[in-house]
Amino acid sequence: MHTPFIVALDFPSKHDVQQFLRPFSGTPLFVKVGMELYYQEGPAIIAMFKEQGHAVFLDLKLHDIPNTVKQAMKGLARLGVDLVNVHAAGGRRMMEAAIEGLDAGTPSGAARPRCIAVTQLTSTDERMLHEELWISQPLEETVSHYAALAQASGMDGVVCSANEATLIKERCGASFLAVTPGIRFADDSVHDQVRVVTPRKARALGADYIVIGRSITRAADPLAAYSRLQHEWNGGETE
Ligand SMILES: O=c1ccn([C@@H]2O[C@H](COP(=O)(O)O)[C@@H](O)[C@H]2O)c(=O)[nH]1
Repeated sequence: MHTPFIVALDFPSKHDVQQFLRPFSGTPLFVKVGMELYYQEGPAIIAMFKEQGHAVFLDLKLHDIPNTVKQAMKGLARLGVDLVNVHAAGGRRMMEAAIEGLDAGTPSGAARPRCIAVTQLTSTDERMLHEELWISQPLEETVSHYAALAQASGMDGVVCSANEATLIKERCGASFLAVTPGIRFADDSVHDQVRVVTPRKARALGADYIVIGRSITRAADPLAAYSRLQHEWNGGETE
């Protein structure tokens, strides 16, 4: 079982990420590689993290026609990543195709990467959902509906705000993963996030994994910030 702390390595280059990871040397992490790093460094960065013993969430949020997603997932499965994702808004057939691609690309004897679906980005609020995206249902109901659709399509879980984790567990069951970005310490800037939750509250609400980037990667002392994350997840208070 991986650690529940997924560190978002949103850096522009391998050099920057190596500098950030230096103080963590010898500590196996669960790292998230997103578009910024992957589009610069490609599959080699994944190989590097795996050699260093880290678990990898490749967060590319695929959203395209089913065949394109299937073929892309076939390739991603060969990279040996642990977790990948799609946008649930791509629909049932696209999500099923993602799983077909992962099954086809996973080397024999290896475990298929788990695949989760983004419900609504944690930077989205109710106003944006209604006025910009023209989705008329309340945000929580939309997230819950996308989670049920993702489950029916064979997904292993969803990306959502921790605020919605309880609702999702009630609807989809305890083993359906709730992977939750938008995590902030109480005294942090929220940046561009909207649906934010503290590490301690995220756990209480039922999040399986918390995704945290800038609160760690931009901290004056990232190692201390990571320890604080563990402390608060385990119920500790920070003065
Ligand atoms: O709904 C979503 C889906 C993905 N993310 C990603 O998580 C991290 C969060 O970084 P912070 O610096 O902690 O805000 C980032 O890589 C996003 O691309 C998300 O935030 N919300």
